[in-house]
Amino acid sequence: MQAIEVNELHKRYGSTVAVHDVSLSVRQGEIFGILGRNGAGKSTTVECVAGLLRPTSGTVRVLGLDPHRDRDRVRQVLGVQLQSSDLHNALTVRELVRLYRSFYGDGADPDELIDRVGLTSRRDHRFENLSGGQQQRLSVALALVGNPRVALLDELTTGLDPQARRDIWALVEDLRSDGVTVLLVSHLMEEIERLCDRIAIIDAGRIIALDTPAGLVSGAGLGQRVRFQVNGPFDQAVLDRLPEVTSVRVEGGQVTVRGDGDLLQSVSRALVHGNIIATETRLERPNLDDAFLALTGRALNDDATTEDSR
Ligand SMILES: Nc1ncnc2c1ncn2[C@@H]1O[C@H](COP(=O)(O)OP(=O)(O)OP(=O)(O)O)[C@@H](O)[C@H]1O
Repeated sequence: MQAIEVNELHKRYGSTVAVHDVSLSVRQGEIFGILGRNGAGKSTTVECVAGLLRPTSGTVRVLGLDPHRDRDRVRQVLGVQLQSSDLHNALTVRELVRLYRSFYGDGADPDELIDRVGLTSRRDHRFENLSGGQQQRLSVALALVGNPRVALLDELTTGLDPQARRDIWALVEDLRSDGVTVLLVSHLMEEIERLCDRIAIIDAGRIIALDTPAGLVSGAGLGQRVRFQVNGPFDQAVLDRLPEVTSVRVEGGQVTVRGDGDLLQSVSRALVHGNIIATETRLERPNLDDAFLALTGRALNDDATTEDSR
């Protein structure tokens, strides 16, 4: 049985179609990422999985259960951390964690969990007096307080400083060791790349690619790049004829060669052969940022254009 099964999910808000026929399945114990720009449909998808929104059409199953029909059973196995948590301002961190703990038959020790998310010194502070980052950590703790088998984490490190972000990532890695399935929504490439076993890239409400991080990069067919500097005239025909080379660009003294296979070795040999002195030679392999750009036509954080197109 899959941990999460989404089949032809479609969600419309009036005339806006937020999610178009999204299908994905998340294996048990996997950390699965949904990556996309603002407004791509990530939160809508997750809120349908959580049972907080009703799909316009399509089906969702969490450990074989329907989030609406089997609401009570789903609540016992699912932990949800959403982008904007509306919590009771006057309650302290400890009171909130204890309150949420009381919703579950089984669960974490509240003080241990507070410690794990780094809020021990803020234990007796009211929610309204926490910083944005501390509220964020608390929302992660509340998602995990019932020791869920499946956790949905939406933009879990937004607003955190780099150290706090790394601490939360370590917490997610602990979840993996405990066999918890995680569906992680993010628009932070580093977060997704570090944590996820597989990723769905969602763009304008559709999944446009779904694979492991390495599979997405190789599937984008970007090849490799060798760059170097030359002083003086340079005959690019020396490189154009190599079977590994697909293109050569010369701009001033900077040469960029694209290709595949043993590109670096082949280029280096040809340069030596042609008595060409190259300096600052480096091989650049494409990363997930390059793959995202190639697949969607825009960089991940290119949000201005996304806002305009809504
Ligand atoms: N309640 C709503 N009513 C109308 N439109 C909505 C509503 N919620 C979301 N949308 C629209 O649906 C689309 C998808 O929104 P969604 O929040 O799922 O995107 P997202 O990828 O999670 O974005 P972000 O990273 O900004 O949270 C957007 O165009 C958004 O404006």
